[in-house]
Amino acid sequence: MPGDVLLTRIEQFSAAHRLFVRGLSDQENFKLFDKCSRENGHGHNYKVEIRVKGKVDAQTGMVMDLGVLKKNIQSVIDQVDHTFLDKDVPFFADKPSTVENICIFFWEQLKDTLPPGVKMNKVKVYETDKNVAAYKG
Ligand SMILES: Nc1nc2c(c(=O)[nH]1)N=C([C@H](O)[C@H](O)COP(=O)(O)OP(=O)(O)OP(=O)(O)O)CN2
Ligand SMILES: [Zn+2]
Repeated sequence: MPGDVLLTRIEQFSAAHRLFVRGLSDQENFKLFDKCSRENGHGHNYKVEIRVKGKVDAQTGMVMDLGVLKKNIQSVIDQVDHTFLDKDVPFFADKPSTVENICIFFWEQLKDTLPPGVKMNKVKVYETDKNVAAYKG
C-alpha cells in the first residue's frame, strides 16, 4: 500500500499587531521587542501554509478535498484578517502575537476539522519574506 502524501494549501491575510507582554512596563517591552512594541502597532501581509498528511483514497485519488481544506482555513482567516490581533482575537489576549504563536493559533483552530485519517503535519507562517516560523505540533 502506498505511503502517506503531504497536501498543502497556501493562504494570505493582513493584520495589525503590537508585540508586548501584558504586565511589563513600556520600557521593559521596548527592551524585549524594540520598535515592534510601539503602542500604535504596525501591520503585515502574512502568508500561511497549512500542510496535512494522509493516505490517498484509492477511489477519489485525494488525501482530502482541497475545497474542504480551503473552507476550513478560510474560517480561521476570517478570525484574523483585517484585525488588530492583540485587541480583536481572544487567542492573543494573553500571549504575544509573534509569528510563532500565530502558527500555534492556526494549528489549534484546524486540528479538529480534518476528516478521519488525515492529520495536521505543519503550519508555516511568513510574517515577512524574511521572518518565518513553522510548527509541527
Ligand atoms: N521571534 C520573533 N521575533 C520577532 C517577531 C516574531 O514574530 N517572532 N516579530 C517581530 C516584528 O513583528 C517585526 O514586525 C518584524 O518585522 P520587520 O521589522 O520587518 O523585521 P526586520 O527588522 O527583521 O526587517 P528588515 O527588513 O530586516 O529591516 C520582531 N521580532
Ligand atoms: Zn510585526
